[in-house]
Amino acid sequence: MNNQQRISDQTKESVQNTIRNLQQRTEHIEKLIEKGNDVLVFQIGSHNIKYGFASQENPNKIRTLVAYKTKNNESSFTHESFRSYDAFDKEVNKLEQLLKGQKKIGTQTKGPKGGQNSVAAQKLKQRVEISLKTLEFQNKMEIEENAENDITKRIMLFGEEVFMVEQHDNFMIRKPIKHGYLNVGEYNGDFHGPINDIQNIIEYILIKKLSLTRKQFPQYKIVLCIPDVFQRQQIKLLVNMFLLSLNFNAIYMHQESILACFGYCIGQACVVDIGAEKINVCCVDEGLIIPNTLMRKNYGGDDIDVSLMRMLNKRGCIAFKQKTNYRVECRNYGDMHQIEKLKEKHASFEQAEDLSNRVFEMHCVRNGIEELFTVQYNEALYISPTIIFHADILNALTKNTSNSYKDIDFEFYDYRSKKFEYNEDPEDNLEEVTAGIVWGQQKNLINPYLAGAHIIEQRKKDELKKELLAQNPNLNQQQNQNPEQIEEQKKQELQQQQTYKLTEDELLNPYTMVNLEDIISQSIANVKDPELRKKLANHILIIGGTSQTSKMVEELEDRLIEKISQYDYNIERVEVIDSLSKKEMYPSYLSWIGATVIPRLDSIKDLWINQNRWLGLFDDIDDSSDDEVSNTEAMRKEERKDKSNEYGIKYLKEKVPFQW
Ligand SMILES: Nc1ncnc2c1ncn2[C@@H]1O[C@H](COP(=O)(O)OP(=O)(O)OP(=O)(O)O)[C@@H](O)[C@H]1O
Repeated sequence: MNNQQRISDQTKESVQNTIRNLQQRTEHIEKLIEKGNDVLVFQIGSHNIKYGFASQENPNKIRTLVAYKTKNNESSFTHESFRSYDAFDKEVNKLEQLLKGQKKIGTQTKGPKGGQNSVAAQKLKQRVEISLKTLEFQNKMEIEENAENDITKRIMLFGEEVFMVEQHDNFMIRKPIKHGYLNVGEYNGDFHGPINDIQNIIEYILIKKLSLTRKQFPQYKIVLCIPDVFQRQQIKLLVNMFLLSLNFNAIYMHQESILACFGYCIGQACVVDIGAEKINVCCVDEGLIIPNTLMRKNYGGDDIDVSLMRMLNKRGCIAFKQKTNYRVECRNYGDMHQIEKLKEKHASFEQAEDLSNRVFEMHCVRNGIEELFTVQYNEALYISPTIIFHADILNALTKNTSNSYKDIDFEFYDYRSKKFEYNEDPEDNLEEVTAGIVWGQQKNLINPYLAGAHIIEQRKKDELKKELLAQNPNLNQQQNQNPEQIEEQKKQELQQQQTYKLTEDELLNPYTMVNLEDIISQSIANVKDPELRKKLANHILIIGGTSQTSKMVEELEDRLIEKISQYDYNIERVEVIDSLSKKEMYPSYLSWIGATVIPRLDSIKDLWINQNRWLGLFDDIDDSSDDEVSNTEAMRKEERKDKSNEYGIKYLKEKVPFQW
């Protein structure tokens, strides 16, 4: 064989190998994609539910709202009713002065004399129909031809349809999630109300949007993205909803921040989630949240909308075409939907060009009729997003007081409250947390990943100690505590507290907002390893819808560079990851996308929570046997007790990949 022949043979062989390899890989990829076909992924947020098959590239979305036809005009739902803006306006004024001083606002050419409705103004105006007509207005002809098309005849409405009946006396709109938790406070303390509403929305998604039949549900598994901070009882209710009420085959759950890291394929990151009603920051290291780094605030994009609306109203930028007595109001979901769309399209951290002659045309519903209103471009579109870096403005909204809501128990949305405790659920952890246990041995009362969790724990222990001592004064002597251990514990706590630049209230109160750059800096500063801190500062992964605000990456980076050295002077570099420009991945979808990876991982195949196990339906407990002796109720109970590790909450605890 000559040399040329040999080279040619070698090349041929190499090409064949490559093709074989590629074929194998394609089959592998196809198999992987197939693996997602029988799995549905859900992320249930305060603003929207993201859903779809795990084989999809991106999720579909639907608003987390449902409208019900009511009888006798009942409207049992406590919805935001009024709000005083005095303190808010003052804070906004201060910010405007500051921005003017920095020449960031007030430089645009002023509008023509005579206000926006003058002839000169009308000539100058450049009307922009920004296709905000997203409401599903009904075709009257269609209704006349077929009365069944009339949505006001329906019992339940979903998605944007709900805006159509908002003014209708016989409908009420419910919002089952608030700040990422079940909205139990606004449902008068009833857990089942919001769960029932979520189930209705999910059934609508499954049947109408994903074209599944009820009979098909048991063929599917669910991956559920859950918030980093959660109430165990609520998660249990959601598992029950999917596995018992909806009859799905199995479920896997994981936290949003961890899943976002899977989605972006990154091992270590400081994950900054800015959603609609919550800001959640934590540091993640190889699939786990680093203890003492999780910070959570009950603020988000919805507060930017309220602020934008207030600023626009106050500046006289909103005008109704027909009825001058109409106003855009924050208690109308439909109105806020329009303001929100305006924000998404035109709010930015950068004032790029002079847009003062722009007029946006938008629509809302009044008494079932579509009304046109216009919004004149204003610097409010630049000022409103910056409020996440000017916490005083958000705090002036006094959200957890009767300023905006009446008679609501805010403990349902405050992780410091008893509702979030380990032993809140009587069925959970009966052995670990028993009534007989005293303060020194109590553990995991509160999520240990929360920054400052030990402060809350200590306070709770002190309270418990006082209570127990009041009941039994001899208890102090019975305590067999090691003084050295106590000393060591105190030392550690002191050390920990020294890393906090924020006050206890700023650190722990979810309704006390702190500038976003401080929240992030504090979270990173709480990581013990200095090298890891540096790395995390260079891997700041922003997720959640509000992080999609135009120029967010640049703005956050600038602010962090200024701030972070006050928390850790060794950190010299900061990088905020721009997932959209680097990997064409929308920040608000990252957690959902991460969840679609789950069914493709062999390593998690034993971690599904199966329906029969969750419900305690064992094949080997033969309930159908005719043998009366072996099948007595008492024996069956005994048999179940033996197996108590294998079903229900104990079984779930073994399966979940995070601290329960
Ligand atoms: N391009 C954009 N610019 C600015 N804000 C945006 C953009 N896209 C979405 N948002 C805002 O993001 C918010 C929705 O974010 P996301 O989908 O993360 O909410 P969620 O998960 O339902 O809420 P939460 O995390 O509070 O439970 C809304 O306030 C929406 O207006």
